Amino acid sequence: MSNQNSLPLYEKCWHKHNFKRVTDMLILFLLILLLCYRIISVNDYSFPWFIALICESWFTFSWIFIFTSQWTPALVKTYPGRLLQRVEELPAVDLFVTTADVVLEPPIITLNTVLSLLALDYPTNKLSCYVSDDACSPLTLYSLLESSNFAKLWILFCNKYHVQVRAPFMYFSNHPEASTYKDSIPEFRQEWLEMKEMYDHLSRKIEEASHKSNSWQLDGEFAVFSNTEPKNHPTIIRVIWGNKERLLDGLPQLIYISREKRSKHPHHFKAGAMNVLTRVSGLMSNAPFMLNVDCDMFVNNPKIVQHAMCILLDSIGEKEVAFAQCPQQFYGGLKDDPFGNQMIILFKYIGTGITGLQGPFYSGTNCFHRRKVIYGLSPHNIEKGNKISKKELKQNFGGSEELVESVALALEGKSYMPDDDDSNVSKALDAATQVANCGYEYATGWGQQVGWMYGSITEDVQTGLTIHRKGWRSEMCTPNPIGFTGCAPNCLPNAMTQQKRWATGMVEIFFSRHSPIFATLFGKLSFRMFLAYMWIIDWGLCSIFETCYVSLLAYCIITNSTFFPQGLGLWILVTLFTIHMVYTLSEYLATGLSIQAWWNNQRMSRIKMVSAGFLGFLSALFKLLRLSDTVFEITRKDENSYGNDVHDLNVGRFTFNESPVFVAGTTILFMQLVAIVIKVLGLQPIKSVDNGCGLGEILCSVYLIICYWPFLRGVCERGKYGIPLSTICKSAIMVFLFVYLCRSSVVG
Ligand SMILES: O=c1ccn([C@@H]2O[C@H](COP(=O)(O)OP(=O)(O)O[C@H]3O[C@H](CO)[C@@H](O)[C@H](O)[C@H]3O)[C@@H](O)[C@H]2O)c(=O)[nH]1
Ligand SMILES: [Mn+2]
Repeated sequence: MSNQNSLPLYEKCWHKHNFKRVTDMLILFLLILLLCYRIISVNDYSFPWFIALICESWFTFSWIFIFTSQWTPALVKTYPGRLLQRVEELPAVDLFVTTADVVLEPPIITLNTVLSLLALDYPTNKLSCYVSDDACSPLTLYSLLESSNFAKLWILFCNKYHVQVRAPFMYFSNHPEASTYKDSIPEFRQEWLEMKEMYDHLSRKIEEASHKSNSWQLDGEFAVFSNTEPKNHPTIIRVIWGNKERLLDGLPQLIYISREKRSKHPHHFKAGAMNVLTRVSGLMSNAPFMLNVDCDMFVNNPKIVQHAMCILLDSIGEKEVAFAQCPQQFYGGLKDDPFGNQMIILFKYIGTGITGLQGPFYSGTNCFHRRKVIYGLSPHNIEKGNKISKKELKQNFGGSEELVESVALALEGKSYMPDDDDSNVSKALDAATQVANCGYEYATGWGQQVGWMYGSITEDVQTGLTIHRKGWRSEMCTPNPIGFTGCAPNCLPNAMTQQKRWATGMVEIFFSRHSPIFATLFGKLSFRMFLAYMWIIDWGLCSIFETCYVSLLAYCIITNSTFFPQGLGLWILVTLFTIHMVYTLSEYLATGLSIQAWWNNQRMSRIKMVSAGFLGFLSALFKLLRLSDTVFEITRKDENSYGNDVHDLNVGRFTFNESPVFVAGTTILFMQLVAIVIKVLGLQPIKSVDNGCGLGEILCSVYLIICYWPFLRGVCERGKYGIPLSTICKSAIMVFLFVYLCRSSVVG
């Protein structure tokens, strides 16, 4: 038995992949060879040559970021069986759900996520669920209130039949025949039908309510919503079900929060919402662990909390691991990933790669955090056991006495329980309202020293980085089945918006005081973890180099000059390109994905970089120059993306809108087309034969046109499949200017 107790609760298994390493090194070698060749063999240090050198040097860095992040892959294995033997009582966990827009994030989606959390296979008296509504919508509160009868029965049903996917919309999208209980328990079918009927009724009610949301009678429970606007309203907190007695067979607590918003106050988007959730939950349940999910990320493995606890309660994990991150996976993905956003390969290789380093990035959702780490504690503090003075706590955590008290307890690892008589409940609500008000954070450490960090719209990566910087590790939690699934954007404009936001956020981080460079130099971010962070930040940075490189291509063809090396040098490039293509293809095939999926991802990574990535970079730049501010544009979630019609030939076709990302994309396409036309018609200025634009430039340009083929189709189409005329005009003007500048640079 004592033996049992010394076994670890989780293990990391390392795996070798020598072939991959050899290829990685070969590519690196070729890249360096190319750089050397460029430096040695050239006899005219022209402007294009210089730009190309800079871009190619950056691509070499990018490659170093990629392959070092994947060099030592590992997988984590958790043993929940051992956990239940080891601990007498499972710890409490606070569950956070964020939503911010009733149109882009329909309440029925949020409700399904909430229901899946409430039905977790974990002692219900240890769970409290907090829903943050940045849209301040009575509809969200309405759907939570309406669901309470259903929720009770749903939890019982899930436990009785060991349901795996506990989001009703997903569960009921299968037939009862899919269940293993269909024959063994006679009443199963009947109960299944009853539950489905109840769920359908509930979702119809919510649907109807959302249609008449403009003519709502805001009375009774909803009176607080009268005269509110999403960005101008007081704090609204509703305890939908308390579980004061903390009964084992009761429902988990469920609390609705809409933090105060005023037009003059910055709200810090999701990070701001998370900080309010942290504070309010600190006053109401103060659980030592917090799980946060986006409104569309429902539970896919009901035992996921046990798995995460294996990591966080393990004797070593307890001292070293700050958070357990479950990967993001998506349901109802389109066939062959037309928009390159299912990120399967990425999670497989980078996911396991960083598991072998200091640990996964915090990716904003599906993550179990330690409350005291969010409160700013470092491993060093824990070792020394030093107490923080009340004054210091007040400085960081703000003026609420109750909150400071609860923080002090959380830091010591004790729970905070307000007494349970009714006067105290209303006092706790007052205190909670105070900490959710928008002035509360003024002159405190929230968003700077404690809580979710402000300053970047990818608050997740930034917050994780500050945690790693303190010397904490993190772990990936990947049980089978996977912990959560959610929706990925299922049309091009949404995928682009998301990509652009990420690029902006990454650039913001790079140029801030939270930059991974400082974190390695002055903090405890390991060097290889620094390279891994650079890999993700490169989503934003590399776009500027790629955009330069593709513009340079067109420039050289138009002006009949060259920037590719000739002879042997060109062969280095061709070999590099071929090896890289075969290498990435083999990764897709080894994962069981199709060649089409590989090509779609190749194509999309070219398109995304020079359109969404480039614009994301620009908006971060404008923010740095204080010309404008960055905004968190929410990704649209669509419940119906599940089970999309496989026979519809238009599924996965590119759709366009007026967004500037498409101006960037169309401009790149036009640039290459015009360059090729100029070449074919022989309109290039005459230059000495040995220095004219060569085959390399032409082939690359044609490759880009093939990547942008869907855009070319878009130019010829009208309606949602067509690129808007205004976009075409803007791009045409830009390309005209570009050609003019190119030609005048050689003539003049
Ligand atoms: O002002 C805001 C804006 C957003 N959200 C919530 O933030 C979540 C993420 O937004 P979404 O539009 O779904 O972003 P994704 O592109 O899917 O987000 C990924 O990237 C984000 C950072 O860019 C992370 O915050 C997310 O967790 C991560 O899933 C959603 O639940 C929103 O309701 C808020 O609560 N308040
Ligand atoms: Mn999302």
